[in-house]
Amino acid sequence: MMLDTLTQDLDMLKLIGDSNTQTSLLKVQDLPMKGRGYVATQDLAAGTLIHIASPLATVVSEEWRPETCMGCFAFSYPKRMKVKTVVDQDLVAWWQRSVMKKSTVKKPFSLGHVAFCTDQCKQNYLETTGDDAWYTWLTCMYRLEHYTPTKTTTMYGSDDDLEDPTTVLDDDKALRMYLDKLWDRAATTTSTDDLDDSDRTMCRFIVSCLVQHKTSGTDFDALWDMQDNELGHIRHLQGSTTEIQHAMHLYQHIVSAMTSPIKSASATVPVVLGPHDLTPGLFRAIYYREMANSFGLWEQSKDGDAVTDDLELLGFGIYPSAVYFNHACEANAIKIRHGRAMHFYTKRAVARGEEVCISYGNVDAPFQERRQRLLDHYHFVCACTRCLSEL
Ligand SMILES: C[S@@+](CC[C@H](N)C(=O)[O-])C[C@H]1O[C@@H](n2cnc3c(N)ncnc32)[C@H](O)[C@@H]1O
Repeated sequence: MMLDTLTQDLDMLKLIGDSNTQTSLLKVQDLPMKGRGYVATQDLAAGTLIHIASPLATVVSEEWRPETCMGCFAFSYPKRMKVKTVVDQDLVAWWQRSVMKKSTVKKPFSLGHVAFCTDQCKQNYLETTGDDAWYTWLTCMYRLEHYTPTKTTTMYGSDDDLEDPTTVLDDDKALRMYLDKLWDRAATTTSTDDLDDSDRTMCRFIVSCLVQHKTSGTDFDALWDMQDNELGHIRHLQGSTTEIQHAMHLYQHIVSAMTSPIKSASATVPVVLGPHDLTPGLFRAIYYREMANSFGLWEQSKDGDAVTDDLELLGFGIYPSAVYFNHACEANAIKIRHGRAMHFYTKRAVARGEEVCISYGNVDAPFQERRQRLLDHYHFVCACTRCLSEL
């Protein structure tokens, strides 16, 4: 595939400037049947680097934590990552300074699989986060890992206790009111069901977003501009109460893990995200925006190009400035991960005013199959040029 060399990338980077600002090569526009999307502001040659996006938050999948660098998403399977994050005196000093004067750690301990490929990569990562966000995040991760549900009450007596949402499915306002009412109950109930690996990954992701919200509010503001997929998701599942309960369960787990007393053999862990940082509204905003807006972070192939079946999904992330790339089954742009940044290139020449799209996954399948996959995974009916021509 024809792509720019690294030197050209760096030149273009200078041209683009801050990765989170809208580039002059693209602008956001309202598009028929698709909501907002990027269009080219000038003629673009094939292979042009058109956008670089950095994440608001990322997460490493539960199953690949030992082998994935949380800074650059390098993957070392079957070897483990070299630089383990150890809870050390710096974190304890921060606890003493900012939250709990009498904090102690009896002996240093490794924080699960929070690991980096090199000291330099860790250093680079810390420079982008800053001490407050890093220590808040570490404390939260420790809490998530060491929290064991002890209460035996369940959220609802049975599924039947949930009202039937199907009568309000077609009405935005009524459905939202119904969900608000339901979620008010989530704030006062407890669940003890087990979480699976993907639930744990999601909990860590949501907590990472909450930490961003608490420690760098302005970066987080970009999330509010993203498409909220809550109603679309509930409708697609025809008002499944199981799905709603599952989301509430994750919410409850996070609240309990963040606020319960946690005392291990090594340390007493302070509360750094309080109840006001963990409202159902904030949880829903993140949880239902992650859907259809996040990017998978895949293991990279040797040639750094397309994602193939033998590559692992190492995690995912929200890249606010990149959410305006709509999908096309014959995309004119492609995304390539460089460390934790996403670079977007044109695949062919794009004319000024033309929409710039990427493909959300594999588009080799025939029309009906492609359409169903997009509906199931992203809850939209594809209105790209290729699909419209195959209708
Ligand atoms: C990542 S967002 C893209 C930005 C979004 N259009 C917006 O206004 O915020 C993905 C959503 O855009 C819409 N979308 C993207 N590609 C589309 C397509 N080919 N046809 C119809 N809708 C599309 C769908 O609503 C999808 O859930």
